[in-house]
Amino acid sequence: MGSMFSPLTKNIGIDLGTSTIQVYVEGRGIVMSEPSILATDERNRKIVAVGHAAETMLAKSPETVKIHKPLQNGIIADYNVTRTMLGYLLSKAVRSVQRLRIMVGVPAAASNVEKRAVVEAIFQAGAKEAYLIETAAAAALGAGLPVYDPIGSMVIDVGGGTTNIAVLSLGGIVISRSIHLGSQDFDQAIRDYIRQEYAVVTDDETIEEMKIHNGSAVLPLEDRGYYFTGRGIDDGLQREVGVKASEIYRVMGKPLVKILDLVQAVLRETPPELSADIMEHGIVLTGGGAKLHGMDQLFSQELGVPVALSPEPEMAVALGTGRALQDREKLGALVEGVERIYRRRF
Ligand SMILES: Nc1ncnc2c1ncn2[C@@H]1O[C@H](COP(=O)(O)OP(=O)(O)OP(=O)(O)O)[C@@H](O)[C@H]1O
Repeated sequence: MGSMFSPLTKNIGIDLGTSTIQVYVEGRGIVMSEPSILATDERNRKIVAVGHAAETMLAKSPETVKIHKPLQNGIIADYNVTRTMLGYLLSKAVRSVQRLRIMVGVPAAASNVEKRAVVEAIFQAGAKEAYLIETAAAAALGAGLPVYDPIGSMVIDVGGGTTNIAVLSLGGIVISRSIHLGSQDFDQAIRDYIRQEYAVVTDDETIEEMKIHNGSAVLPLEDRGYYFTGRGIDDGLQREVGVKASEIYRVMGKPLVKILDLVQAVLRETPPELSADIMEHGIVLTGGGAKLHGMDQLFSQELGVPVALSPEPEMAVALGTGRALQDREKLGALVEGVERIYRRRF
């Protein structure tokens, strides 16, 4: 029997996200969800913290500590840091010495060089078999869409740094697109706005909280304020500022329109018989960014198609990579052009 049936082989699915790394282990589910952050001591280049522990150092790290965010827009921006971070997280997630078979999601727009960097990082982190799948396809599998059926299914995965969109049918990708734009761009839009409008700056955690608690893709019914203490850009003094939900709603418009434009382009390119299925069954939203209040409502209004947020949307990609590993023979046979799944065995 080949390695495929070896009981010592562990199937692992990874969402190597710009904001979060999630690890799925077959039989155990998602065992890890950690911020994609690593902290090093600049004096000796040693790792001092990874994931949540490194995140807590963001605001108050001493000068000797350097914070690394090695993933940008869903791809590897710093190979060495990514490899180290992956190796560390995997050793925490899978303690016993086993043969690792790993599947990772990558954006549709990733170049071959970028894909190779991911594959190499997986091998360096300890994998014996490595597979890649487009992020949106993984999201569709993870969200439980009927991707093997002879009907069209559409998914929009809004992550931290990328949005991945795909139409799938008969176990294959019919159309897929990705854009370097995600929930971190909502943060940036808020950051720019309070700087321009209120002449203050504040930390990333406050911006994130403002987005989560007061952000909305549709005009909020209740125009409540979000109050925080910022630092004046002219005088450096602390100042209390209140930002209304309606202001944040207006700020979110620009990045949301860009995502909507891409979704509309994908729908225009979709063969009519599959569009009819999508019109009937709707579009599923996944990814942490899709949790922005009212995003499903906005997309549904603008596209004229039912849109639903998947349960636990931020877990869909990791779950889907795990499912894709289990189904990989089926996917290999059904996905047209096996080039969409890259594999390499040792
Ligand atoms: N309620 C919310 N509203 C808006 N954004 C949210 C909400 N909750 C979480 N997010 C955002 O979701 C993002 C993380 O989502 P996810 O884990 O799907 O992204 P990722 O996989 O790390 O990124 P990418 O797919 O771009 O590589 C973060 O930017 C976070 O701020």
